[in-house]
This record gives sequence, structure tokens and C-alpha cells, in this order.
Amino acid sequence: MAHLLPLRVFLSSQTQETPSKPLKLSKRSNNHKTSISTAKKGLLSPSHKMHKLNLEVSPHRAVSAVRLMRIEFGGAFADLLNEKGKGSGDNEMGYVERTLGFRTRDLDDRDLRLVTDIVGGTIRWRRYLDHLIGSLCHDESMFRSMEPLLLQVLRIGFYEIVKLNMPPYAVVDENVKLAKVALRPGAGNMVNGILRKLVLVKWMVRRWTKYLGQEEAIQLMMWNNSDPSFSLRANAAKGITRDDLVMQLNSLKVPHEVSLHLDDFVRVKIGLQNVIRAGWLKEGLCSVQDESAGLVVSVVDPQPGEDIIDCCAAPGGKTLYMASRLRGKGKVHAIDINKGCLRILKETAKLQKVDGVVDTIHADLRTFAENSPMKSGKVLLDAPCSGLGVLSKRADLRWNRRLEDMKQLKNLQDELLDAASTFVSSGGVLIYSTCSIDPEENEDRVEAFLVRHPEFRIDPVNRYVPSDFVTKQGFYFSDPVKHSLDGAFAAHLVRTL
Ligand SMILES: C[S@@+](CC[C@H](N)C(=O)[O-])C[C@H]1O[C@@H](n2cnc3c(N)ncnc32)[C@H](O)[C@@H]1O
Repeated sequence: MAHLLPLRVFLSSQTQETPSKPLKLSKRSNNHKTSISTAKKGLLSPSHKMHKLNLEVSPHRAVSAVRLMRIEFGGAFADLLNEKGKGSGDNEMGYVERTLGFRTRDLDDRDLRLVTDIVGGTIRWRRYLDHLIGSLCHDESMFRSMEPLLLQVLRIGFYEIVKLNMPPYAVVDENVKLAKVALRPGAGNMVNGILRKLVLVKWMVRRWTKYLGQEEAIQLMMWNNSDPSFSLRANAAKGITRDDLVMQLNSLKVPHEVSLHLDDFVRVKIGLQNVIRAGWLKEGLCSVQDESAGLVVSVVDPQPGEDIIDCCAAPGGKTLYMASRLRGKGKVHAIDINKGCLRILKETAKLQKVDGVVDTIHADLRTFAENSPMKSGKVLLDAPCSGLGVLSKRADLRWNRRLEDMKQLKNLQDELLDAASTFVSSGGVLIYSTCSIDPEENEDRVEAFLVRHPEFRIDPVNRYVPSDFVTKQGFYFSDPVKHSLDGAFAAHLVRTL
């Protein structure tokens, strides 16, 4: 990724040659040239006289960037990590000037501590930081072709925000300044764009690293950035089998794999547009549904003749699959607060020929449950959630979700769980599911629910899904990294009284 461009500069730095032409444009240098008179506060030693002094750029960032370049390209590893400034100040500024085209004020003790921390930390976390940076670039080529100094500035900014928890907008401003002065205005704009994206997703990254560890967090980020694959479900209610679907995909020359976990599903990596053009979706012969969602329906295990209450049903992916598994006998009562999405559900049910076994109820589950005498042996609550398990398909969520949303969502999930539980008859089951991979929306919600409702207990899902998807606690969990599917969670809770 980082290339050889600055080698000349570093070799000259390492050998202490007379400063060669710096790596910058003279226009930029002129803008920031400051005479020694600006150093009257005693920050500069006499040897700095007549050099270009920039008092805007933070010294610890300029020095860190240059040390990182020397380490990466000059092999100066051990010395530089230990260089504590004792007698090295002049040398250090010499390197900075030869590389960046300007000096900063000398480093004070705090700056020196920061340099040591940032340089050491950036090296230790480089793989992680680079994945993060790469994941926030437009595309891989942007990252791969990034000039080395720009990449160092970004690594510093990322490390300061993610690992040192420094005030993010100050970090953005300071590193933008450095990139502008040391490279050019366009480089500053690039740093600005990428670091601002990081500010938006920082909380997610920290959370994943906390829950999954560094390696798995990296893999999850890679998954979230990869091209999503889609699954198609053959619609049995219209007499379509998976074999029919496979034949159709073959005739359209769409590469596919049959699902290893669900009889009705086929996975399509590319060519979904061809299927759409062929009109199969419009005719209701199949639907786009991730296998991770299909496996939640397996946890519900709908059987012909059953009455199932689907508490948060719209837009209806799981309702419709459950309905098709009823084989024309029984009912799915689909409740949702969103009238528009419920209307879509109703129309799709008609299209897919399962409208005979679906009825829709437009209501806020919380008030509806207080006044309804409805009871059932199977109740599904597919709760509103952060959607952190489906970021490969819903990239928009990355920029729109806030940490503050999590608290609100958890409260709502608790309220909806309490409401849904009132529908469950004695001996019946409540299935709680999300498309999140966040334990606070999954395991923690179930744990809190069981404290409030000791009349429920966890029934392990081994009977319903392959063992690979069963957690130690007996929950269903689809892990994007492990299963190459969207993230999803489900708990099967039995009412004992
Ligand atoms: C994750 S989505 C459900 C997805 C759906 N089960 C499917 O498979 O297509 C959550 C749904 O909860 C609904 N919802 C949110 N708050 C609600 C409430 N208080 N009462 C009823 N539905 C609610 C939203 O309108 C949204 O459709």
C-alpha cells in the first residue's frame, strides 16, 4: 500500500546529509514560512534560525508522521521508538524539515510522551488501523494508491480517535492542517472526509473491538465492506420448489449455490438483476430473503394448523415465510405500527398466495397487548433493532446509527418483549429475534426479560437449526464472519405457567 516515493528523503535523513529539497511544494512552504522572530517565546534554539517555522501544525503530529515514515522506509525502528528527545531535538526537527519542508516549535515533555505513544501504538495497531482506513475509503484502489505520508497522517488521526479517545473534531482539524501544509490542500480534504466518517462510526468500531477482539472486529469490518450476497426463497405456496428455482437460475446463467441450511433457499452472489428482470419476484414465485432470517423462521418452526402471532411483522419477510410453511392451514396474525409497510405486507401476501393464512393488525404492540385477549402457543417478536448485523447490505445504517439510539432501542425492546409475552399461552413459546450482532440487544435483553418474567425459561434451539448456529446459552446466532450470512439472533423462550 505505501510506496517508495519518500525513500530519497528518508535515506538523506538517515545519513544526515545536507538537507535535500523537501517533499513539498514551494507554494505551500511559503505560505507557512515564519521568521525566527516568531520564536521569541524561547521555544527555539539558535540553530533553528532562518528555518521555515510553522506554529500552526501540532509538533507531536508532525514529528510522529516523520518518525513513522523513517521507521517504515528507513528501517530506523528501535532507535526511533526509544528516542526521547534528549539531545535529539535538533536532529528531530532536521528530519521534520527535510521531510515536510518546515519546522515546528520544539517538543515539550507532553509532546514527547504523545509522540512515543502515537508512534508505538500506531505501529502495534497498524493492521487494524489500515483496515479501518480502508473500510472508510471510497474503494480499495483509493487506499492502495494512497501516498505514504498521507497514510501516516490518517493512521495518526485514527489512532488518536479510536485508541487515545482524544476529542474527535480537534483531531480532525489538526490532522487536516498537517496534511494541507505537508502535502497540499486536496490531501487535507481527503483527511477531513475520511476522519469525519470515522467520527460517525467510532462507537461501532470500539464496540466490536470490545466484544469480538481486534482480529474478529477486523474481519467483521471486511465482511461489512464486501459485496453482499443475496438469497432467494422459492415460494412453495405458488408451487415453486427449489429445483424449479435452480433451473430458472441456470437458464438465466446466474451463478448460485443451494443453501446448506434451508430447503427452499438458493444463494446468489452476482446476477440478481437478471432474476429481477425475469419477473420472478414481481410474480411472487420467489422472494429475496437472507438465510439468517430464514433460520429465525426455523426457530419458530411453523406447523400447518398453528396460530402464530407475529408482533413486529412489517414489511413481512418472516410473516410470509411462516405463512408458506403453514401449507394453507392456520394463521399468522401480523401486527405492526407502520401502516404503509403493513399494506405492502398484505399486497405481497396476495401476490405470494398466502393471504388466506395472514391477517394484519395495525397497532402499537404495547397498547394493543394491554387490551387484547389474544393468546397463542407461538409468538414471534422480531424486534426493531440497530441492524448492526446487516451492514453489508445496509451501508446507510453505518452513517445514520448513533450510540444514543442504542439506549432507546433497548428500552423499546424491553417494552415490546413485555407486551409480546402477554400473548403467550401456558406452555407456549415466545421467540425473540433481531438482526443485530450486539449482545446488548440480544443476550442482555433476554437476561433482563427473564429477571422480570421468571415464568419463562430458555429452551435451547438445537432442534431447530444446525448446531453450528447454536450458542453456549442455547440461542440461535448467525455470525457474519463465521457463517458468511447476515448477523441475526433468536431466543426460544417457553412459558412454564
Ligand atoms: C425488524 S422490523 C421487523 C421485520 C419483519 N419481521 C420482517 O421479517 O420483515 C421491526 C418492525 O417493528 C415495528 N415496530 C416498531 N415499534 C413498534 C410498536 N411499538 N408496535 C408494533 N410494531 C412496532 C416497525 O414498524 C418494524 O416494521
